[in-house]
Amino acid sequence: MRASAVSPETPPAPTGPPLLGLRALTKRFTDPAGRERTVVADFELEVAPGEFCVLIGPSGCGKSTVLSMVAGLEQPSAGEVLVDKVPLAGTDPRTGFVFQQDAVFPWKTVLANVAAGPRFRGVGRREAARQAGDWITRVGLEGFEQHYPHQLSGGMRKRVALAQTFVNRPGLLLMDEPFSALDAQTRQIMAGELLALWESLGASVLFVTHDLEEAIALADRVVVLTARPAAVKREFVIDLPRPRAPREIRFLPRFAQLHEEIWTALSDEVHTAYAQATAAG
Ligand SMILES: Nc1ncnc2c1ncn2[C@@H]1O[C@H](COP(=O)(O)OP(=O)(O)OP(=O)(O)O)[C@@H](O)[C@H]1O
Repeated sequence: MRASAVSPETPPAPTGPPLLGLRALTKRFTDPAGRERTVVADFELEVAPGEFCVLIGPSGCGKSTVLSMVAGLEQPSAGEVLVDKVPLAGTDPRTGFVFQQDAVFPWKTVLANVAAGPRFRGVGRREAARQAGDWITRVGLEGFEQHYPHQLSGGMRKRVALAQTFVNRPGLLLMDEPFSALDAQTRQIMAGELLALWESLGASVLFVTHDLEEAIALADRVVVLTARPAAVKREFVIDLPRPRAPREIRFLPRFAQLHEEIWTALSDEVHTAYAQATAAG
């Protein structure tokens, strides 16, 4: 029989959600006055395969900068990002993103928007449309395939963004305040829908927010960051049962307890960040 084309040295194709490691991750920027400012300092974090990890920190502390480095969109000044123990170089095809701003193409229909990822990866038109149709149904947008983004509500556009990301079956999902532009009720509904999708698909998640209730409702672990420069201050394991309904879980006594514990750690940093902003202004 013919020997396999894969040599023993060839690493096996990655399967399942990856282990994410951030090692002494540091980012410095030069401000308009030419001064160098450290925005992220010696950031250390490990996200287990399939874990839902939420970063919370005060406004302007450097959360988005951490996520941009994990996405491979921003180069670290020092330290490294490891995906399954391999240093990240550029963007990783296993990574999916959902950001605050809608990333939908306004000139494409819902179907074409969701099919864009598979098409880009070389999937044939018919198969891409089938996969897209499947995810459009899963996010509750059946019947809206031929609509354009401007014909949808903010929550519906967010569902398109989720379908657009999940259709690529990302092993690592990076989310930067994805629901912050939505009203409070839609936000809770979307959080529940995100959890259901994640629970059915499995992915390692790094989710950034400054909303503590959202953080606790979603996470396996909440990581509190310091005011700028961002570093890990404390971590809290969220031992609430799954599957979770974010709208209902808030009424559990354990939720209130966790909220108080985490807020105690977070509030000092919020005050420091406020003082920084006032001094800068
Ligand atoms: N490309 C850049 N050049 C210079 N400074 C930058 C750049 N990107 C971010 N910064 C600065 O880094 C700091 C952290 O920004 P970042 O967006 O990471 O914070 P954040 O915690 O995500 O904020 P928010 O919660 O308000 O979204 C800010 O002071 C910002 O002005």
